[in-house]
Order: sequence, then C-alpha cells, then structure tokens
Amino acid sequence: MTKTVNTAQLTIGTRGSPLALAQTHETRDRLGAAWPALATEGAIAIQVIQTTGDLIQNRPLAEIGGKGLFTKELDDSMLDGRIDLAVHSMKDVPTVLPDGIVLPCVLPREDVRDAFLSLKAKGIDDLPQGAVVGTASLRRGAQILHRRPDLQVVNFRGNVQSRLRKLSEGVVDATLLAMAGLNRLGLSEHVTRALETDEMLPAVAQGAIGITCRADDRKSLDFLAALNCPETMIRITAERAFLLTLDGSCRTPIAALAEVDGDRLSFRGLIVSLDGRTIHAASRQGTVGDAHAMGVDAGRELIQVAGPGFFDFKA
Ligand SMILES: NCc1[nH]cc(CCC(=O)O)c1CC(=O)O
Repeated sequence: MTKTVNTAQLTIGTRGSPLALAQTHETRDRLGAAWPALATEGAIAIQVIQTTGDLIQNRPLAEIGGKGLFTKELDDSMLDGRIDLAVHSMKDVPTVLPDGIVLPCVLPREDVRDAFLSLKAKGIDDLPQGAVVGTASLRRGAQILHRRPDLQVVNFRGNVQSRLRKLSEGVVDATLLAMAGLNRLGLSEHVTRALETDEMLPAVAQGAIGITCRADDRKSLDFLAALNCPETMIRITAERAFLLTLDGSCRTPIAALAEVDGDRLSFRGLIVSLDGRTIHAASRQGTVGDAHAMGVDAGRELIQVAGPGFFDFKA
C-alpha cells in the first residue's frame, strides 16, 4: 500500500457496505453541486471505516447490544481528526451523540416504508400458514407476528445483496427491507410490495441520511448548512425524541413516523411486545415547532400505558 498525501479539502468517513457507499457518493455529489470548490477532482476524499456492526455478522444485533454499533468507530476517527464528516443511515445513529460531535445536516428523506419481498406471496396476508420470514429487526418481526401469529420469524442478517440471495435460495419465504436502501441501490425491482405505514410502521428515522461533523469545525458546518433538508430534520427530531424518551433498551421493538404538511406535524409511534401480541400506540398532532415536545409526550404516554415490566425483556 502506498501512502499518499491527502490534499483533499474534506475527508468523509463511511462504512464500507454498498448502501453506505451509495449514500456517501450522494453526499459527495450534493456537496459538489452546492460548493464549486468541492466539485473539483480530489477535493473530497472518502475513507472507509469498518464498524463493530459490520464485523459481527452472525448474531442478532439486539443481542450484541450497546449503542453506536455502526457509528462508534466513525465518531472516534472524527474526534481524532482523521475524517471531517461522517455519513450515516439515521436509523443507526444513537439518540445521544458523543460530546464534540453534532448533526447539522440531513438529506431529503427517501421512501420511509418497509418493502415486502417474497417469491411465494404478494403480501403478508397471503403467506402460507407457518411460512418463514427472515428479519434481524425486532420491530419488523413483532409487527408481522401481530398480524400473522402463525408465521415463523427467524433472524436474518447481512447486507441487502446477501439477503436477496438467501431469498432466492429459498432459505426464507419472505423478508422485509427498507424501501430506502433498495431504492438507493437501484434494487427496487426486487420489491414485491411496499407496505403502507399503517400495516408496518417504520423505524425511527428510516430513510434519512445524516451527516455529522465536529462541533467546532466551522468549515464543515458551513459546507453542510447548504445541504440540510429542514423538513426531514423536523421529522427525525420528533421521532428521535420519542425514541430517547422510551429509551431504548434495544430489545424493545419501537416504531415511529412524523409527517409534515405545511406547518402541521403529525406523529405516530408504537411499541410492541416481541411476540407481537401487545401493541401500544400513541399519536399527536401539532405544529413543526413542537417536533421535539410531541415525540417526548407520545413516548411518556406509552411508558404510562405499557406500565413497568413491558420494557424488560432481559430474562
Ligand atoms: N439497519 C441496517 C439499515 N440501516 C439503514 C437501512 C436502510 C436505509 C434506511 O432505512 O435509511 C438498513 C437496511 C434495512 O433496514 O433494510
């Protein structure tokens, strides 16, 4: 390996998965479009950083536990000055950022829905009795069991491409993936059906890309200010406030979606038991200025309604 001097104006850190790279290329292209100085060849360097979540492929994420499985190594590189920006799927970003790191920018949100993929059924309702659904997501597993308690939900990890392969090999009868990831990878032709959000409420911040930088990095803050999508920021503010309030123990399936119409904000959130039997849902209507308060308030309601014990799945 030859060491070259990094003459880039900005170095972006990212995970190495095809989806992470696609999101980073989108970010680079948007930066170049907004800032001529960043449009020249070599102005932006991309550095791939492996995270703990990338290394551990064979265990359920909820079991590995810990916050920041997909972000910690990127945060450390940023605080050390090895990278200036980090591009994240906001779904994977903990609600509390490390000291010294801020999130000044989210890109316009992609399709928030979950996709149903199957070679055997057109949707959840016409899967055969006892069919096997592969998902690593407790949220998706629990919501699908709520509708179809007869189904068998099995843990199913790996990147989007490897999951599509397992589906075609018949390892599972169906799987669920974010529409956003499939769209960004140009793989949406594999989608059997996009599930409406009343059928499968998405994860907090699903479909949103966030870009972090050091809190005191004036140059990066200026570059990123031009890229931020305020509507997406409002929506994820409400959803992340909900998640923060419920705090998650990552073993509790949590789903939420905030939607903006003019200056109105509507919010829906739910928690569901792992077996899908019990769902507690809350909704709020307000204005975009209430985003954080609405998420907190809905989260508090669910803590009350669910009662102690609901959040403790550790046994
Ligand atoms: N946890 C993995 C992850 N993080 C973000 C996405 C998809 C893109 C997105 O939701 O923004 C995925 C894969 C998936 O859920 O299908």
